Amino acid sequence: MLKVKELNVDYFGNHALQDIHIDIPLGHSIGIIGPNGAGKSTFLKALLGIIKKSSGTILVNDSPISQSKKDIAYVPQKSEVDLTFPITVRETILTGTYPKLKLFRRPGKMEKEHVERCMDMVQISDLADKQIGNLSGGQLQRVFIARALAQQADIFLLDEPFVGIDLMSEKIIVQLLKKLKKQGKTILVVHHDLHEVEEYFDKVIIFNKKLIAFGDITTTFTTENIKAAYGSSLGNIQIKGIGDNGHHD
Ligand SMILES: Nc1ncnc2c1ncn2[C@@H]1O[C@H](COP(=O)(O)OP(=O)(O)OP(=O)(O)O)[C@@H](O)[C@H]1O
Repeated sequence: MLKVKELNVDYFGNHALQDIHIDIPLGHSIGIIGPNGAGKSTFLKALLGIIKKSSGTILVNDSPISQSKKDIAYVPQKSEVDLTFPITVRETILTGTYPKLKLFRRPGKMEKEHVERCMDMVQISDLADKQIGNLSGGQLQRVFIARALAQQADIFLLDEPFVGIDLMSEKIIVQLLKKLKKQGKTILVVHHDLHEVEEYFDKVIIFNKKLIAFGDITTTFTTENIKAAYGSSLGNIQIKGIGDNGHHD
């Protein structure tokens, strides 16, 4: 279980997340949705411990999440990565193996072979020697996913992985996430396109600074909850598979 208790995050006195209390069972694929500025990225960063919480406790199987750092892989938004850094695809993915290396060890044959397998899983082996600045959006996202795979993590946190990528890359990533879930991994994905939520995830977290709802897609991804989070910013959008009564068609 991933337990988040009384989580508050403020940026210069402005609440980004308020009193979040949520118990997330492990082994699920979970979409995190909410309007712009709802605190979705902040939530992932709080889990990772890369931003300062105002208050709160985050536990993985009843131990502080800081003890599970090596087992948590993070795929940031593309805008947060310095693409001018001179590094190839293969080298980037190899850095995914670093958290689990013993002290003062360099990646060896085993890690290097694993990197080749990770590239193969997202079909980027032919790009291995390219600089990361020379890739398309979809190729780049597959590199980040391969880097996360290289870490052999149990929990995957992905921030908007489908933004600005081609259809083929999206399909490859979706299939891979489904496979990881079948292997018992926990996957949390910040996602902004409401139409794909039902297809991609089995649970959903709906935020708007506060937690609006969390649970199975069938009971939680309802018009009522979505309207509670998005308010008028939702406009007249129709959610596929969900009727006006807030229940699935
Ligand atoms: N480093 C920061 N400094 C100050 N304010 C920040 C910082 N990062 C985020 N915020 C603010 O905190 C709030 C939540 O931001 P966050 O990026 O977590 O939202 P989000 O739901 O991921 O939004 P989006 O869908 O637009 O990416 C927003 O009001 C944002 O402007």
